[in-house]
Amino acid sequence: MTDAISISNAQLRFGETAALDGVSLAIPQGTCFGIVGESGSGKTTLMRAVLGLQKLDQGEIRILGNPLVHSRAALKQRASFIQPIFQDPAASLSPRSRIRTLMNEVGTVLREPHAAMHERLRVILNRLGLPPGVIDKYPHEISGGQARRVAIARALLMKPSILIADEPTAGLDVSVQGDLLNLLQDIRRSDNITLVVISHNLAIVRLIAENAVVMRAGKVVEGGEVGSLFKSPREAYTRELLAAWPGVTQSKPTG
Ligand SMILES: Nc1ncnc2c1ncn2[C@@H]1O[C@H](COP(=O)(O)OP(=O)(O)OP(=O)(O)O)[C@@H](O)[C@H]1O
Repeated sequence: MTDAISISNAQLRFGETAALDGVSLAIPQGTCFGIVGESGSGKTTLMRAVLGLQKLDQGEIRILGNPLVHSRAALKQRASFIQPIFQDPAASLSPRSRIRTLMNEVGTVLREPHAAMHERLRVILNRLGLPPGVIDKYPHEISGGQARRVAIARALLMKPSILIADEPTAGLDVSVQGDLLNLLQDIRRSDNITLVVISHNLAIVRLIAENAVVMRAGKVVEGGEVGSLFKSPREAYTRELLAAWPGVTQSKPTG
């Protein structure tokens, strides 16, 4: 089967900094893949490159077998099958618009009749444990955990086959981190979505991903199946990252 995402020798410099320094990896369809590394290792830059928001200096990215094209039309078309969940969802919501407006935009992009889109939204909100009335709120009227779920709801409304979540549990209480990861995992399995989780927290990736790579200074230093990768890491850097994160508890195992 064609890989969901394949990256070959991605290189990108910001002045003196090599943000991506020859990154190659392949993410099989329908799997959960982790990208871990300390702050500044290049994770977000890689995500932005995959979304087509950042051009590479060299190298190639393919999404579902197709080379990434940088045009407005291609960017718009890509949004229908690859969706990001950014680190700070509250910041990406317009403070002066109700959440309903944000969701309605999806209907416009998909050219979906209003009633059909709202029926799908009702099901998605229910699945995410959000009250239907949340769409009449402004972003400042909801909690951080709800903002994260609203961002996931919006992403799912686009019916993506690939979801890229950047630090999905950042800023959330430890008590809800496990629930959110379970939720993402359930959605991935039931909708057969490829889920890419980007985090500096190895405990999260260990909990949710099947395969992962470890990044440092723009390079992939280690990668493989998470069980063996984190049980017997080859690199001292990976061992340091592991030691820094004692673990996240999964409060309610599902599926
Ligand atoms: N727009 C930019 N201009 C200049 N330098 C940048 C830019 N974006 C990223 N960098 C640099 O590229 C390197 C990789 O940054 P990146 O944000 O991808 O790392 P990260 O692993 O996602 O970090 P974090 O976990 O803190 O988000 C860093 O040294 C960063 O300072």
